[in-house]
Amino acid sequence: MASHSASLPTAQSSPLSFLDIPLSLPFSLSAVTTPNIWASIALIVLSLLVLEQTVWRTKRKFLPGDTWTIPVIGQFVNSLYPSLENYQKQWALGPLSATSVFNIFIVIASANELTRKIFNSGAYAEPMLVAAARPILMEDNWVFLNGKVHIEYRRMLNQFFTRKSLSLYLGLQDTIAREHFAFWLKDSSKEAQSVMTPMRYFNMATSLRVFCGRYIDPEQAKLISDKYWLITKALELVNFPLHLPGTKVYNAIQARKVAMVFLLKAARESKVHMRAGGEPGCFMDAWCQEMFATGKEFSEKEMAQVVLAFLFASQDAMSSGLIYAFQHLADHPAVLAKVREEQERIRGGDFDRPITLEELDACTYLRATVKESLRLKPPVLMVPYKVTQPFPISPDYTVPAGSMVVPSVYPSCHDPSVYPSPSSFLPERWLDPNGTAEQNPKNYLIFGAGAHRCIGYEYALMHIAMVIGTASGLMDWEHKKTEDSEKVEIIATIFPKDGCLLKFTPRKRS
Ligand code: HEM
Repeated sequence: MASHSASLPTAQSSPLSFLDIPLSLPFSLSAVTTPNIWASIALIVLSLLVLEQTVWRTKRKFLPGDTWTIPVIGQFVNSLYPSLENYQKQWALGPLSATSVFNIFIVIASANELTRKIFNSGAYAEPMLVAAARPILMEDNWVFLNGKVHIEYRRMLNQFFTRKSLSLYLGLQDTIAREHFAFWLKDSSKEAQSVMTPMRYFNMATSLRVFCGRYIDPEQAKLISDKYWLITKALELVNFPLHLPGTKVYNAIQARKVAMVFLLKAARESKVHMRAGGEPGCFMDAWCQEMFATGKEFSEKEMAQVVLAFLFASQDAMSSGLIYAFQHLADHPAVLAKVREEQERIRGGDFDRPITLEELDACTYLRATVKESLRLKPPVLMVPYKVTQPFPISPDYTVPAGSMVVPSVYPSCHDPSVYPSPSSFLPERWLDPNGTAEQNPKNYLIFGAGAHRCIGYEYALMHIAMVIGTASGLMDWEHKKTEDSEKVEIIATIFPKDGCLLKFTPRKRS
């Protein structure tokens, strides 16, 4: 996204001043009176360009943003290289500001109440995820439902995120975590290394075990994880509109096809296992059990698509959340010491068995640490919504139908009146029930809000807490800081620009 000057339209740049432009161009209106095809084409192009600027200025009205939009592509080039700094410049323009990419008119909200209003305005706007989501996830994926049918479908899925289900998943998560910790420790004699790829693989392996059980083996999980990177790379706010071979969206669609082969196989095997009276060992099994009990059957394709949507929504956000949790704890040894002390106490010093959900509930300091880590570096900075009908977002501005409207999570989570010293990592701010952080839950928009609020948020919080808590008991880790450690790279979600260089060693326990 571009940096923009905060200037409002002036007398010189009033909506009508573009009418002067044609007179200064190297051909005149008389050209169309002669049968000169090139002059006619030039005139048509010019008229379209003038129309484009008129539309831009009419839609933008008084919102801060570019005075003129770049013809045809708008801020496309900037959107290819998103940066937190440029987003911050955009948010600083005002509570609402405007930009455009490929003639998509975009209104960005930075104020908490406007951001919440968008999340809660199902009558006017619906999530777009990102522009490439539909071709990647397929049009008939449940995640694109809205209104009543969406609520109904979510209600059905919600029963697999209850405490009973979370307890089932916790044991699976623990097994995968220990396998991956052991793998990371094999490199303990080596220099600190970027954890981007290992953490993404760890996360994919966990998700696939939780959602698909043992129907997907570790090698298949590795293949899906590698292919999934092509999907991540296509998750830009706006993509090149044609999905031609070689484009990012085309590559992502090919990657999805590979993932779907394994997800379909898992759904098929889960149905067979549960029909034969097997015990549920993962999300798909729990779903099949419910299906057979209620007689409401879902196809294997539908089950695979739901898991695909879960992977799509979680892989980057969870990887970001985990990486920053490890980085923050390494950089704040006093916080890590408190996390460890609490873990030792609550687990009775026994790190060889999985933590239970009840024990995790009791880990007040660990949960505050996870919450603070996500606040400081919210994985999802913004969530694009599509305006379905004119949206009166403020008393004096209505976002036109067909526009994109973007609630911004980051400014709400860095509001200094709610989170004093917003750039500091202070888990303690969550320990005082009367403190501003706990008193303003409406600012904590890490998982969105409203009808489309993240369905996996409790699972996500539980997972990061379990991983960090268990890691703190079993391992030490050192963070090799570089000048890029605090800089943010945006690859769908946010990551440390240097990839977070960590060295894991076994923790000596008495
Ligand atoms: C730290 C990790 C995560 C973060 C920061 C995160 C964040 C978000 C955000 C911001 C939204 C948009 C909400 C809105 O429009 O109001 C969302 C939606 C969603 N998330 Fe997550 N998420 C995380 C993990 C997960 C996990 C583990 C799952 C797996 C189940 C998941 C599944 C979904 C789904 C399916 C949606 C769309 C829900 C709907 O449209 O009804 N997310 N998430």
